[in-house]
Amino acid sequence: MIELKDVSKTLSHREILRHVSLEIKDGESLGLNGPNGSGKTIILKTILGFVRPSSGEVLVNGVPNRAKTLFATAIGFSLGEEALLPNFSATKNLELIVLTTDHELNRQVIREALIRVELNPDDRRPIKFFSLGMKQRVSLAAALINNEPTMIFDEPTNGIDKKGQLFLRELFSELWGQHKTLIITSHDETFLNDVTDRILEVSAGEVTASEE
Ligand SMILES: Nc1ncnc2c1ncn2[C@@H]1O[C@H](COP(=O)(O)OP(=O)(O)OP(=O)(O)O)[C@@H](O)[C@H]1O
Repeated sequence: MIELKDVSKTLSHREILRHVSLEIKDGESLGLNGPNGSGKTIILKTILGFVRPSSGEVLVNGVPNRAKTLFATAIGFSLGEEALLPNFSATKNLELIVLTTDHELNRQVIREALIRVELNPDDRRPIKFFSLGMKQRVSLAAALINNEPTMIFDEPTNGIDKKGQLFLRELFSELWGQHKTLIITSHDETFLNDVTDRILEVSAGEVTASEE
């Protein structure tokens, strides 16, 4: 269970999260919908512990964020190509992510994650030579590698073509069937409707229930 209790965040003298309270139950798939700059990514980074709230509290399985570790190590996350290193291969990027967690580095697990997102695990090129969609797939693999019970996906449809969208729907349906707790942001409400149990609207740093 993930809980945000009255979380606000001020950056550069601007309040970018305003009194956000929400609960995500185990096995639930939650969608966050909202326009550019509304605060979706900051909410994800706050849950992960990469961003520290200015006020309020984040609890992951009852434990306040940053109580023991700097960030939540037991959450798989896909934050898009910006969270990847362009001069390293897909394999190296995933290896570096595993090194930040409590998991042993297992090269077979990394190969399997790359195969699962339909990338060639023997491709040694730096990912700066990959297409946007291929980099997005590396980012998706990053969320999957340690098979954590909770996984976070920021704009997973970015740069993904029609065939890839079908693949994404299948992937999320499979993860939902495995009772993973999923948090997925997107501008695409139809996509979120298809892959999540519940959608919340993010607008100017505030979170409200989606209108049915
Ligand atoms: N490091 C930072 N310093 C100052 N402001 C920031 C910083 N990071 C993000 N912001 C601001 O916080 C607000 C929310 O950004 P966020 O990335 O969460 O939006 P988003 O809803 O994910 O947008 P998008 O759909 O474009 O990805 C934006 O106005 C952004 O400019």
